[in-house]
Amino acid sequence: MLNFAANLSFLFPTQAFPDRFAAASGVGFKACEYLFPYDYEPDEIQGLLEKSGLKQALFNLPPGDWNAGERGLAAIPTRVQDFAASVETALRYAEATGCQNLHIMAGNADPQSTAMQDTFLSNLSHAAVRLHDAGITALIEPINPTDMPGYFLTEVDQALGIIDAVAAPNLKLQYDCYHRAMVGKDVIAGLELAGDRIGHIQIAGAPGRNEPGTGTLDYAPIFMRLQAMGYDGWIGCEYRPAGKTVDGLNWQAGWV
Ligand SMILES: O=C(O)C(=O)[C@@H](O)CO
Ligand SMILES: [Mg+2]
Repeated sequence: MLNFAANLSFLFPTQAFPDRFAAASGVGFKACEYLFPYDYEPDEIQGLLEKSGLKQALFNLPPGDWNAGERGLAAIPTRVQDFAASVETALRYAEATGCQNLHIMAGNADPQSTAMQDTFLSNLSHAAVRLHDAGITALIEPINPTDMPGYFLTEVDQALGIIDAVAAPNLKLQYDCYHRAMVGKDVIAGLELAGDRIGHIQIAGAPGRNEPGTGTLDYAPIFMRLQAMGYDGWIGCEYRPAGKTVDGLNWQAGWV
């Protein structure tokens, strides 16, 4: 059995964000994730979770000024104080919602720059220590450069090197199968390489980022491999429904 979480930033796009919680639970999801909760107070989000019966699987730290193009702060040398503040903000929301996974976005930065690498390592160490006492896992995610040009972290090997260098027990990989496929790498080989350093998984069809199984990426062997690995964490459904969200959920048959 696999545990799928509805990504409410992507699914049910025609509904207002607060209504998406009930919509997801109404079609059988037990948990949700989304990019950012920060337009709402922590207790409002907690109320939506309680009312819908969903668990909170994951969300991201505040990313800086998203509309101005920022995509996280963790590798940006001039934003160290802002990064530390973003950890505290996310912690407040995570504690209110019982969320045990937080995605830390690196930002748009040159992966060859020593200053940016050092900043990323020291910010991740700081965040991991700060989140550890609350029982929260910090996650980093390679994102493909077609969807997010200029983003610091693009490859699974690069992320694993960083996780090993920081060596914090609660720093793990957010393995997004879609991004792995979009950089032309084998998804199952990446799962095997990362092994128990994986803390969270996300899925979408590739290359269109629609329902799993659309496009060229076959999810049956990926799901079988996850079952064989004994992966029992959340799998975030981070895809853009091709039509109505409910009409496209049949890919789950046999896996839940
Ligand atoms: O885009 C993705 O993939 C994510 O998981 C987001 O959290 C980052 O934009
Ligand atoms: Mg993702």
